[in-house]
Amino acid sequence: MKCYPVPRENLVLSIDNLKDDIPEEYLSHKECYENVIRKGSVLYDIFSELSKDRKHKAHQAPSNAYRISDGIMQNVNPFLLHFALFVPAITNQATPEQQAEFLKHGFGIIGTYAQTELGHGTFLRGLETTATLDLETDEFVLNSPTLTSYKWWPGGLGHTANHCVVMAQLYVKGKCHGPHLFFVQIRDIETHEPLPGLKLGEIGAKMGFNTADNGFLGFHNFRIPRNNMLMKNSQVLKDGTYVESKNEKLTYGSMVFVRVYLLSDMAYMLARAATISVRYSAVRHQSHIKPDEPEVQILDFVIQQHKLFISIATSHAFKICGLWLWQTYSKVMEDIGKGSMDRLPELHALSCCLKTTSTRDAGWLIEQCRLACGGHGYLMSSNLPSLYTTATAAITYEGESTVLLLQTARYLIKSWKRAMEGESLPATVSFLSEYFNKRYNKWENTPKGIVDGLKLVVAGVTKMCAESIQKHVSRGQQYEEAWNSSSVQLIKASEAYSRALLCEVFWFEVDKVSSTLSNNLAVVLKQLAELYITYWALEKRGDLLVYTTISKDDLDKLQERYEELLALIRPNAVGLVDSFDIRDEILCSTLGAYDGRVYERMMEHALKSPLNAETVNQSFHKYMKPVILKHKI
Ligand SMILES: CC/C=C\C/C=C\C/C=C\C/C=C\C/C=C\C/C=C\C=C\C(=O)SCCNC(=O)CCNC(=O)[C@H](O)C(C)(C)COP(=O)(O)OP(=O)(O)OC[C@H]1O[C@@H](n2cnc3c(N)ncnc32)[C@H](O)[C@@H]1OP(=O)(O)O
Ligand SMILES: Cc1cc2nc3c(=O)[nH]c(=O)nc-3n(C[C@H](O)[C@H](O)[C@H](O)COP(=O)(O)OP(=O)(O)OC[C@H]3O[C@@H](n4cnc5c(N)ncnc54)[C@H](O)[C@@H]3O)c2cc1C
Repeated sequence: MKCYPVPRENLVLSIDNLKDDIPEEYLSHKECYENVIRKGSVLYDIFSELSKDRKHKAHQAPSNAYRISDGIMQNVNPFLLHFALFVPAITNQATPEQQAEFLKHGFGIIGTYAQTELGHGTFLRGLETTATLDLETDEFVLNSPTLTSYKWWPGGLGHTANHCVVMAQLYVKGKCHGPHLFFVQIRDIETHEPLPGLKLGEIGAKMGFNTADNGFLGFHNFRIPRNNMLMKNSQVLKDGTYVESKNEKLTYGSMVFVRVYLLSDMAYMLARAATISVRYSAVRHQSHIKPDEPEVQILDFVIQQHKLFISIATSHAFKICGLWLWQTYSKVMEDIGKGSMDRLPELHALSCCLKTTSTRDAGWLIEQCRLACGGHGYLMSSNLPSLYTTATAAITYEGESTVLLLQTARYLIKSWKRAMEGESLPATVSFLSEYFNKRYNKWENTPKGIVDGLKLVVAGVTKMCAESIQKHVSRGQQYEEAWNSSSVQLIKASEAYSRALLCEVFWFEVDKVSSTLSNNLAVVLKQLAELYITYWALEKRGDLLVYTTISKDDLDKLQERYEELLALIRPNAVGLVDSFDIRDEILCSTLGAYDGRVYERMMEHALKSPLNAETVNQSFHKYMKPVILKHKI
């Protein structure tokens, strides 16, 4: 990701207009939205001013924009899709001329990415919105032929965006050419009124993400110029000639970008949850360890360390793997720019399983951090509930987790078949060939030994899937049916692959740079990486016993080493979360503030509740009192 001049956090945080007088949880649905538009517009203005003094295209957010935005908004930014998908879709899928045209207003337009429909989110080839070429007028006519074809979920679509990139089935001369992307203005720039032929609105309250302004959009004979189809990969000429893409899946490139990005995003989500829960665990004193000594910091309970230190380690794992995956993405995009698609399937498979594992892990680990804070973790003022609902949305959006794991499984099975035929494989799956040729080692209780063992599990489960599919086919099922019958095991293969990748990349990237770090930093980072790998070896002990030569004695030694690592990390735990360097104004937590004044902050926040503005609420006199007096004996 290119580095641009970024707004210093303290510059942005010093803007009064970005502060909230009333905690968001006390605002109505509508007030919430209006409040984030107020703050989002200030940020949008800052990003726009910043972009003006930059030589490059004036429409990309600065690199730390997402981090600042997340903190300031204390919730999802309704302008997020403009930066996360709308602009990337145009820059990746439109011709240079189209980019100049569509983005000429820079920050003067606000866009979103409208792909999902009421009836379809996963199965893109089943999308129902149509874009039909009108040869006479040189236009596309967009229609939503059914209720289920209404666009449904796009962020900012309800009341914020005035443009969008729409995924629709392309029809030319009666022939359907599948899903393609179109640049569409949906509201008047001056009045913000929906353009004629459109039905627009928001989809209603959600479990979280309630400031994202997810909306719906229906088209009725809505016309756009032919040139509004994004034509970098495929084209429709004026005479109606359709020029197909070198790879029809290039249309899905924007989703790969966000999936790759989400690894780093989840690292940041987890860093916040770990900072809150570890700092709180250092402040909170509860119960005794030795009966004759004072109450201890709950962080001294080993089981509390077991609950929390994995989140510190996982945040670093996702950050490091996120950088590794970003480098892979950048290289593959560079290759595609030179005309080579060879590594696109590998990138797709990697981004699918790593996006899924990182979002799922962020979800349950943030929940674990919340639970580790007892009742106070359940307060909105702790910010752990909001972190949870925001993080877990990512398990679904940008590709539902099961579906993406099945995509990776598709790649593993194909790779297994290539290994059986003696073909060479990319480095990320070459262990399948080693397994097939029975070139694997005896178990070693070392980080490298564990990584090798986790790879053996992947190979063993992949082999089992291939054999299961073959068994169902031999019993008369079609391949697709046999695939469906084996899908429980296929998911397991992808999950195991993702975990092996995370452990391998985390350990070897840390090992690679450790010689360049101060001894103390190298020691602590290696402890975190070893904790992560040992944690997952113990979690996956069943698979390791089935597919490797690990023994009960090896497992006992791993358990002992794991507990040693908890004790080694304990003295650095608070320092490690402080090193995430997340300011109080961005952390937004009464439990996690740097000064540790937890109880004072909790009381200050409680008193902000509108209910505490008066000692007796009017409902007593209106409703309770008559009943009490009536039944008073
Ligand atoms: C203020 C903020 C400031 C700054 C912000 C700046 C940056 C922030 C950036 C990001 C922020 C992070 C997070 C927030 C961002 C967004 C969150 C909010 C919004 C969310 C948006 C969305 O959800 S958009 C919609 C997402 N939808 C999906 O992902 C749909 C999932 N479905 C699919 O992908 C496909 O339909 C399918 C793959 C599941 C099945 O398709 P199908 O056609 O049936 O494919 P198959 O037959 O199974 O396979 C065919 C072959 O195609 C290959 N394939 C499939 N997909 C891809 C792909 N994407 N790329 C490459 N190749 C692909 C597949 O492997 C098959 O190949 P074979 O060789 O095996 O045949
Ligand atoms: C907070 C949020 C923000 C979003 N923002 C946007 C946005 O900005 N733009 C946008 O276009 N979309 C957006 N989405 C939509 C999102 O991309 C879809 O919800 C997602 O792709 C899943 O599709 P679906 O909801 O139709 O679920 P389905 O695909 O209907 O999935 C339902 C169930 O069916 C299962 N299933 C489906 N297909 C298969 C299969 N082939 N094999 C096995 N099981 C299967 C799934 O695993 C799941 O359990 C957003 C969603 C959320 C929650």
